[in-house]
Amino acid sequence: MAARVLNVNVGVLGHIDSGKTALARALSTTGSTAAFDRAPQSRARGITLDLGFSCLRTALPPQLGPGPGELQFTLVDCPGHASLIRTIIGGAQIIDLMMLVIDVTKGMQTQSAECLVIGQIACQKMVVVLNKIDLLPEGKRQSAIEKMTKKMQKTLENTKFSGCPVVAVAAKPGGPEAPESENPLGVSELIEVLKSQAYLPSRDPSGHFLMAVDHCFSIKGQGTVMTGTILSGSVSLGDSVEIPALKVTKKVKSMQMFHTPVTYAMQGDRVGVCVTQFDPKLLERGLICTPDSLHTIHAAIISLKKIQYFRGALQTKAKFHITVGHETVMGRVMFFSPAPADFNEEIQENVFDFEKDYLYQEEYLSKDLVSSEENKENDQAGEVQLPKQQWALLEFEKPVTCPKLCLVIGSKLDTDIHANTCRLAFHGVLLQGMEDRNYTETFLPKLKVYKQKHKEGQVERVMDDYSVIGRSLFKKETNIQIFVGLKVKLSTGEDGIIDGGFGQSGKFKIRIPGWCSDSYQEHHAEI
Ligand SMILES: Nc1nc2c(ncn2[C@@H]2O[C@H](COP(=O)(O)OP(=O)(O)OP(=O)(O)O)[C@@H](O)[C@H]2O)c(=O)[nH]1
Ligand SMILES: [Mg+2]
Repeated sequence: MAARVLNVNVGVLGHIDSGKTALARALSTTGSTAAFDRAPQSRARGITLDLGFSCLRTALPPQLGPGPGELQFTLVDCPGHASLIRTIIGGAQIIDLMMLVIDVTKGMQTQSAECLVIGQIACQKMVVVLNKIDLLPEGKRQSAIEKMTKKMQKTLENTKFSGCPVVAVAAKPGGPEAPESENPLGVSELIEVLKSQAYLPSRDPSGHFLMAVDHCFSIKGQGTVMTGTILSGSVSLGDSVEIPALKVTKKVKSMQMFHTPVTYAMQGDRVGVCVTQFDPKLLERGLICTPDSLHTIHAAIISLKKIQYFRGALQTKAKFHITVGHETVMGRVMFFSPAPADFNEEIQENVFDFEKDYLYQEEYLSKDLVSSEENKENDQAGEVQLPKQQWALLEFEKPVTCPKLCLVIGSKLDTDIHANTCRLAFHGVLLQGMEDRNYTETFLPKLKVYKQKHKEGQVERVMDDYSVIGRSLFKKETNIQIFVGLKVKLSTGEDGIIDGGFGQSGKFKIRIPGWCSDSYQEHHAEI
């Protein structure tokens, strides 16, 4: 029986120049065509511009079940440059475990923080790698490493990566001038730590085939090869796959995994799929899938959470860069929350209930909004509470093709990249896409989002022990029936309910359960 190869995708993320590519090269036994900054533009600019893939094979560690078998780490070397964050987000969605590479002489830098945020959103486990330890003077090296290790653990203590391993290495001692023969430091320890962190990712071959293509090239006489990572489902020789960006469907002629021919591949695998010839320049990167399994949408409803490091406000009607699946487009947002009565409702994962009423919000409700001045007294009175779940309507400037229930990240990427601030604003899950370009007529009427209006009227007189008559809240021609059941608050603190109209001049009846009219004085009712 061929030895089992378990593939674990390891992301290499970090600030620009922290040594990600040098580390990927020092760890790898095989590099793919796009690895190690081989692309001419990368060479010219001396930075990584696109995802680089390479792999390292090692013996299966005991926690991953009985042998025989091998563990394959597919290293996904991400760019570090601030302007390439869309590529970093795309890379982070295909990894099971991430290495956050830190230049030990600099510590956390702006993009280190953004990579940490992306990691918290997109993957389960992390190893911090303190690189360039050769730049620390020998005598102080150990104490400097311990100091930076403590600093990193402090940074991570309130994140899901709290307590994760921190490993000190020098991926390329002596830097660019050093000879290739110079041995890296700490790499074998790092491999042992990666093996200890490796876990059986939940691979599920069922469902639609979906693959994130990161590289595309032609082979004369064979066809066009698309290399990438399978995000869901599986693919076999002879299957038809759709390339939505080109609106074509092609047959799979052959497949390879790291230069080894295969007939089948499934979620989590990195694979090269060869189909009949098409111009590879038409598809630098993108998605391929089971025919008709993706949708192209003009708007969407998402559930979302604000990213705590984002300093700006999340204002309704504001524009954000919206990364949906693997595409980033501009979009306008409208935030809304549960109606007050549902504020405490449990979170419903991955579903949106169109039967419910929702409350329009000028701004995403967050702690910093609550602690702003005008809410201070309410907050102290413990009156202000935040709902467990909030949503947003996203309206895209151009349609996006994406899977259902995919990850969504909202960012302010036009923020000055030299400002030391997190540009990632919110993240969430796409719950409902709108494929019809006329969604405003055909779809939005189903969405019951109401603006809370505040109006004041007068209590005119008592009717009996449980009801009073109100006035100056409605015009005489208003159909008061539509307000029956709404609550009113008397200035004396009682809660009343509108019971219906009274006479023809816009007056109305308020029922006050459990009220006794002798406390009645001249008051007013606020709705
Ligand atoms: N002294 C020293 N220099 C290193 C080490 N690792 C990388 N470098 C140097 O740091 C510079 C950046 O290395 P890269 O591996 O390209 O860094 P990167 O994080 O991939 O950079 P981007 O992909 O552009 O974000 C190069 O000049 C490397 O030679 C190290 O361990 N020690
Ligand atoms: Mg690089």
